[in-house]
Amino acid sequence: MSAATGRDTAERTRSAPSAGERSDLSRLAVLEVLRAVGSGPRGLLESQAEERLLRHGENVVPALRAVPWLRRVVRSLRDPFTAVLFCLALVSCLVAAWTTACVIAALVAVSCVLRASGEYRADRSAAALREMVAATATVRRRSDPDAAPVTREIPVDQLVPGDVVTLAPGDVVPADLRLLRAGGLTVDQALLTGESAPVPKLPVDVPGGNKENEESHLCFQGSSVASGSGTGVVVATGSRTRFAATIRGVAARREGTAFDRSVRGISWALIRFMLLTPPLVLMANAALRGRGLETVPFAVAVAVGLTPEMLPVIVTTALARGASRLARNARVIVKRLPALHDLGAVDVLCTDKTGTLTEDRPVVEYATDPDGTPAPDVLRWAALNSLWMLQLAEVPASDALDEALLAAAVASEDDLDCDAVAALPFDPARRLSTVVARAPGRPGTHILVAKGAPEAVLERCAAVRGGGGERLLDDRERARLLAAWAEQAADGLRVLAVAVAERPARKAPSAYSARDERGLVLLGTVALRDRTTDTAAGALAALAGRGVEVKVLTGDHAGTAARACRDLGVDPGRPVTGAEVDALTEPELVEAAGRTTVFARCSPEQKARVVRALRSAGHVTGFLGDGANDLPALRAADVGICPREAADVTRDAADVVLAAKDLTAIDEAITAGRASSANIASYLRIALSSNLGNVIAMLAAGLLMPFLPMLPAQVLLQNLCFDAAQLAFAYDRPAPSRLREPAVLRPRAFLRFVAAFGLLNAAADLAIFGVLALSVRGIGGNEEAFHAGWFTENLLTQALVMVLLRGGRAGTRMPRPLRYGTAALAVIGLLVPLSPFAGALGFTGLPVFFYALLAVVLTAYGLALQASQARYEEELAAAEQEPEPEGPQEEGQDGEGQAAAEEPAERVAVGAR
Ligand SMILES: Nc1ncnc2c1ncn2[C@@H]1O[C@H](COP(=O)(O)OP(=O)(O)OP(=O)(O)O)[C@@H](O)[C@H]1O
Ligand SMILES: [Mg+2]
Repeated sequence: MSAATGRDTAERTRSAPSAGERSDLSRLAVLEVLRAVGSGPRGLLESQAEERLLRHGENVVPALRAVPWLRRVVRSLRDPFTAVLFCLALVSCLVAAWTTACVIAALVAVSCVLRASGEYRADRSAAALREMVAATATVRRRSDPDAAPVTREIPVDQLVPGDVVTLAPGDVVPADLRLLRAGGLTVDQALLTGESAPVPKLPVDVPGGNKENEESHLCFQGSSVASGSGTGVVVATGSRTRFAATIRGVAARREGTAFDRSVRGISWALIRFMLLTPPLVLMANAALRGRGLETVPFAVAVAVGLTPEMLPVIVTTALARGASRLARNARVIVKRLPALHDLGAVDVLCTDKTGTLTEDRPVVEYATDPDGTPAPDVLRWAALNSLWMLQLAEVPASDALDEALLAAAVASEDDLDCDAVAALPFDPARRLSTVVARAPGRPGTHILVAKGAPEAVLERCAAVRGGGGERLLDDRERARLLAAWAEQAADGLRVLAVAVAERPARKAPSAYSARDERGLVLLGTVALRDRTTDTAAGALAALAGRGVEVKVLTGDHAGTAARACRDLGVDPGRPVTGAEVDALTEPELVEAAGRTTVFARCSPEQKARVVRALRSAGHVTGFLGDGANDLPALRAADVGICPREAADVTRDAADVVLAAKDLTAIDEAITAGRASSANIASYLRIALSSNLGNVIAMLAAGLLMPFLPMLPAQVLLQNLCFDAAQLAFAYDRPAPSRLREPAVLRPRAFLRFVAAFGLLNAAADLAIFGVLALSVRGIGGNEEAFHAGWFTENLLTQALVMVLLRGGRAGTRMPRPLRYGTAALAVIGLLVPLSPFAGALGFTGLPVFFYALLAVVLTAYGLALQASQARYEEELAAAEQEPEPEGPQEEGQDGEGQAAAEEPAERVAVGAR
C-alpha cells in the first residue's frame, strides 16, 4: 500500500495511520492490524468514530471534491472560444486599438464569471442529487463499551479508520480494508489494476504466504464485490486510499460521449470560420478600398461578433435547469449534467429483461425430472442450494430466483442436519452456483449441488437421473433436453437446472473450485414464471413513438426473452445469443446489432460488446440495467441508466438514476434531455444565422462605403447586447414537435439553415442602406447617422429573429426571460442613439422619416422570415417522412455506404434541427 505516499505532508501529519505505518499494516496478522488501528472485531464506539472523523476528515477522494471558485474561473478560460477571443485581443493590442482590446477583455471576463457561477450552481445541485443516490457502507459500531454492536448503513464519507464494515455482492468497497473474514469473496478491481476478472479475496492470517496474490487479504476502495461476502477493518480513508492515488485518470472516463463530440465538433467548425474572418475583411478592404492596418480593429470586432461565446453558459444553464426539473417532476436523477443532453440524443435504448420488462418476482410453477415427470425432489435440491449458499456466503436473500425457490420448497428436518462446507457463488459468466455439503449419514463423502442456467448445467453433466434410474448422457439425449427447455422458455418460463455429484470429502473448503463442476448427474429442472410489468407495454410504445429503438440484452434464455417481448407488443425478430456474438467479427457485429432486437444468454462482457458495436454504428446508445452483471455495458454506453435499488456498483457507474425501474420515467427523462438540447440548438441557430448575416452585411457595406459601417466599439456593444439577450434561450420551452425525435443535429441541415437565414438577415441590413440614403441627406458625409441607423436596425432585427425563429409551432407563448430579453434589445436599439451617451459612442439622432421607413423594412423582413420559416418546417416534415440518409439506420435498411458518402461529417448531436 505504498501508492498513496506522495500526498502532501500536511495531510499526512494530521492523519493516522501514516503511509509508512500502513505499508506495515498490510503485513500484520489480523489481531495486530486491529490493535494498530485501535479497533476490535465488534467495531468502534460511536464517540470514537466521531472523534476520528474530525481528526482524519471525511472519506472523500480529493479528486472528487468540489472545485474552488477561483479554479473554476481559471478553468473556464481554457475554453476554445475564450482562447480565440484572447488572440483577437492580442491582435488589437499589437495595433494599439486599446478600446477594442478592453471591450474584448471585459467580454471574456463577463462570460467566464457567468459560466463559472452557472457551473458552480449546477455542480452544487448535481452534488445534492448525487448524494441522494450515493452508495452507503454497512458498518458495525457500538453506542457504549458494553453495548452489543449494531450493524447499520452510513454514508460512505462518514467512514473512519478502524471501522468494521461488511461487504456483500454488488457493494462498492467504501475504503481500503484489511479482511477479517470472507466467504467466497471475489472482488473486481478493474478500476485500480485494469484486470477485468474478479480476484478472490481471503482473510489470510499470515499475509505474504499467498505468493500469486500478495494482496488477497486487502480490499481497495473503488473496487466492487463480484460475489460472496466479507468483513474487514478500515485501514485508510479519503486521500490516503490507493484509489485516491490512481483516480486522476478516472475522472476523464467518459471521454467521447455524444455531448463531447457535439460541442467539440461545433466549436471547431466555428473557430475555423472566426479565424478566417479578420484576414478576409482585411484583404477585401485593402484590395478594393486601399485601406491598410487601420481596419484591423474593425476586422477583429467582426470576428468577435461571430463568436458564440455564450454557448458554454447556455449549455450549462439549460442542462442544469432540465436536470433539476426532472428530479422534481419525475424523480429521475442526472448525476452528470452532459448525460442529460446525451439522453435527448439517444436513439437506441438497450435494457436488461429482468425487472425492466418483467417484475423480477419469479414464482415456481413446477419441477420435473429429465423425462418430464413431476419431481418435487428437484425443487428441494434447488432450494437447498439457495439455503446453503445464503448460510455460507452470508449474503442477504437478495436474489429473486433464490427467494422464489426458498418460498416454494418445504425443507425437511434432516436437510438442516447436513452441513454445507464450501460455496462457489453464482457468477453471470458461469451462470450457475454450486454448494458442497457433507452427505448426511455418510462420513467421508461430500455432495456437490449445482443449479443454474440449463445449458450451463448440462455442459457439466455426464449422466441423468430419470424415472428408470441413472443413465449416461449421449448427444441425442442432450439435443432432446435442449429442445424441451427451449419449448418451456418459449412459453415465457425461466428454467433452472439442478445437478448433483458425490465426491470423497476434502479437508479444506478452499480445495473446491469451478473445476469440480463437472461429471455431474442431472436431476431435472425447476420452471419459474416472471410476469411482464403492467407499464412496460405502454412505455415501449411511447419510446417507439419518440424514435427510440429498444433492444433487450439479457442473461436469460432467448425463448424467455422473445416471449416477454411478444407479450409486450414488440416483435423480437430472431434473437442472437452471446455465443453467436462472440463468433462475429467487429464489422459483422455492428451490422447484426443494428437489426437484432433480442440478445440472449449474454455475459456482462458480451452486453458491453453489443453496446460498443451500436455506438460505432453511429447510434447514441443508452443502457438500462440493475445488476452487477450490467456494469460493463453501463460503462460502455453513452448514457448509463439504473434504478435506485440497483446494486451500489451499478448506481455508482450510472449517469442517470431512476426512482423506479420503470420505462415510463425514461421516456420523461429523454423528453427533458431533448428539451434542453432544443434550447441549445435554438440559441446556436439564431445566434449563428444573425451573426453570419451581420458579417456579410458589414463586409458588403464596408466595401461600398467610403467609411467603416460601424466603429469597432459599436460592433462590440451590439454584440454584448445580443449575448445578454440570447442567454434567455436557456429558459425557453420548446414546442412539442421538437421533442418527437432524437435531438440529433444534422450538420448539413443546420448549415443550410444558418446560411439561408443569414443571407436573409444580410438582405434586411442592406435594405437599411437604401433607407438611410433616402432619409439621411448626404449619407456619404454623415457617418454618425449611418452608424446610429444601423445599430438600431441590427438590434431590432435581432429581437424579431428571436421571436420568430424560436422554432416549432408559432404562437406558443414565450417564457418570461425570453420576452424580457427581446423587449430589452428593442428598447436599447431604439433609445441608445437618442440617449446622452450617443455622442460618446459615435451616434447621432435620426429623422422621424427614417423610423417610418425602418418600420416598413422590418415588416417586410418579418414576413419574409415567417414565410421561409414555414417552408423550412415543411421541408423538415417531408424529411421526417423520408428519413435523411444520415439518420439512424432503420432495421434491415442497408444504407451505410451511401450515408457515409453523403454526410461525411460525424453526426453531431446537439439538439434538434
Ligand atoms: N442465483 C442464481 N443461481 C443459479 N442460477 C442463476 C442465478 N441467477 C441467475 N441464474 C441463471 O443464470 C442466468 C443468467 O443470469 P444473469 O443474472 O446474468 O441474467 P438475468 O438476470 O437472467 O437477466 P437480465 O440480464 O435480463 O437481468 C439466468 O437466466 C439463470 O438461468
Ligand atoms: Mg439481471
